[in-house]
Amino acid sequence: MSNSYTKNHISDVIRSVNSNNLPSIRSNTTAPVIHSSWKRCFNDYSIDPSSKSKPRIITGSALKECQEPLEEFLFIAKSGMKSLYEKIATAGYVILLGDANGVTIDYMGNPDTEKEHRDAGLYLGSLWAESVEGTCGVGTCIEEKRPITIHRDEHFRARHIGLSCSTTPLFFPDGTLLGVLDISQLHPPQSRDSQLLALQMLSYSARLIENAYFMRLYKDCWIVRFSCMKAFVEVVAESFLAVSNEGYVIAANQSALTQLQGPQLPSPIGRHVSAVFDLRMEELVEHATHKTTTILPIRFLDTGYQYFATFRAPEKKSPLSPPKKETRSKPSPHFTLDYLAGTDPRMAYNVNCAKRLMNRNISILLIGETGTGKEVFARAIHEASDRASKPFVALNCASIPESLIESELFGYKQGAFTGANSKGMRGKILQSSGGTLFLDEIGDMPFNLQTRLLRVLAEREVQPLGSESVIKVDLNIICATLRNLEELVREKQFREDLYYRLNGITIKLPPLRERTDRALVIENALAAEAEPGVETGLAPEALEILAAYDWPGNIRQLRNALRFSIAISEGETIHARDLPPDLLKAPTSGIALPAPAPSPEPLPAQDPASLLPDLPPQDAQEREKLLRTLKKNKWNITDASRELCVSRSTLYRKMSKYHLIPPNEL
Ligand SMILES: Nc1ncnc2c1ncn2[C@@H]1O[C@H](COP(=O)(O)OP(=O)(O)OP(=O)(O)O)[C@@H](O)[C@H]1O
Repeated sequence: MSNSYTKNHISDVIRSVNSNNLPSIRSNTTAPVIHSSWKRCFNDYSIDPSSKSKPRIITGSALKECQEPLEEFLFIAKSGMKSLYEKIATAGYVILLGDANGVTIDYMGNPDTEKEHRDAGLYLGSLWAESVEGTCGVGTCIEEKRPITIHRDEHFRARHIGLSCSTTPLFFPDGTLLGVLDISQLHPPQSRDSQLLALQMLSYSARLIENAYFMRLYKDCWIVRFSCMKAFVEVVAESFLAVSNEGYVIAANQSALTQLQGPQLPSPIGRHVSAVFDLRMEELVEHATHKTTTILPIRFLDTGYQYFATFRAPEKKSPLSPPKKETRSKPSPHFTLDYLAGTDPRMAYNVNCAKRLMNRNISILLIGETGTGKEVFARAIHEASDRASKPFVALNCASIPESLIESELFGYKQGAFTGANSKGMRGKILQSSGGTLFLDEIGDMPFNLQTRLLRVLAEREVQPLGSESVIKVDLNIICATLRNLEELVREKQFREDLYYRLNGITIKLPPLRERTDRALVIENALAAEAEPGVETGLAPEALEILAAYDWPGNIRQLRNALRFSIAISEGETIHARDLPPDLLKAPTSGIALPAPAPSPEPLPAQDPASLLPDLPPQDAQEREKLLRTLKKNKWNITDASRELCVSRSTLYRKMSKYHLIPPNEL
């Protein structure tokens, strides 16, 4: 690159950033994106556009740590990369697969030009975060979360203006960023248009990889593949639903969500497949099991649109019960890591991380909202680890008085203080020796005890209160917290050195409302709450309400709600009317709602309207309209909600608010 070209680029960047003018030579559509990125690089990341430093390549062991949790995905992505490479290799492209932080976790390129590519940073282990390399394909795609081409002098750093990089994001089925797929050219043509076709091919390959990964993640489920074009369904059906043995949709890829979800259309996730399409579960099973080649026309019930579908059976027999119309309870679960993963991609990632790190002497910090299952996750890690035959000991630092934490944790010698047990006590640390110590709410650990704990961790010995001698301990700690430990460190309430000691890896458990496998978690929680030997099931409408609810108290609140519903339901099936009333109203805050006590009162047999206080005119009108529509549609909730243009769960909420109860349920 000539000196004057480089100099012009640097002054162009600085002028554009300072004057707030869009870069002049770029296409109209990309100019604002490039301009925002340049401003971030200059103002937020303080990157010097003239710096000559080479892109950073991380060490082999750091790379391994980035690759390990995504091993399965890497395996799937490899074949997609290979087939793309065959099409573009002659044009001198290399392919980079980046993780969500911009680390290149896989690479494909011509071995003859490897050295040149490596120098340019187009290589395994290179770090292309925007905050490090400035505007670039990978980094800016991660920021923008959409396909992008960064061509030549659209790069921020002058060092990269010889490159052309086209990049597209890859998403988990729940829409969170999984990584990016990039193709880069070291000596691209001048024209930006030369990259248009490459970007199209790249996006197509990315969708294939995402879909193959979807099939892998949900290999234990029934799959419905559908397309609006009959001729395409077997070849390139892009839309997939994963369906549980009970017939509930537990995941959908982005293309399926685009077809089936909208402002007036509820998400298909959590609904019974027969409430989404005119398709009975028995039919799905029949076609999938007997591998019939028939392409079945199916109608999307919410809009009446016709699609064409093929089906796939689970790869291996799922541990769940055979298909039936309602969810049925199973024996009480044992919370193993695989069980807790369910079929949620983020949980699968968490479990994968935990399995890889559990026997490596690395402290694990679990974070997540209340009731997301941090303690059961910690116990499952222990049970899967080499320490399983030794004790798992838990201490909740928030639930016992500060004055007792010290003796509980470190133990005491007999007669150490007034009121102490006369025989003394081995503290939790010693009790857990060889096994696992789970410290819940670690953020509540008093500051002076943090120092003592740090010493035990460093010296691997403990001195009980009142004792002069020390005892060796084989300590392995898993901590959990709801609080923001980094903030506590900044406020000097938590020791920074202890924070780094305990936080070898952070695992974040997703809240229930964000899990893509809500229907399965609900089903499992029901199994855990149901009386042994009693076949308790959920009616589809009840499951739909449970799946749509916000769950501020997460799985704990869910279990409380199910316990309540089991207690008041009359038969073995829980209906919408059996659910706690709070669930039928939108939750008000992020605070856990305790389940209300079971009501001994049976539901009213008289006209429910008579139980309502006088309604304000607007509400009275709304009630009237709902009642009219419900009656007109013979109390069919799907039809009525369609006519009213609201989701089924909204209609249920409103019915509860106005005490509108179907005649057969009075
Ligand atoms: N996957 C699951 N299926 C069924 N029940 C579960 C599941 N995960 C957790 N639970 C149950 O949910 C409740 C809350 O779990 P747990 O105590 O582990 O959550 P937590 O995140 O540690 O809560 P807190 O932050 O309030 O201490 C427990 O009763 C647990 O048995």
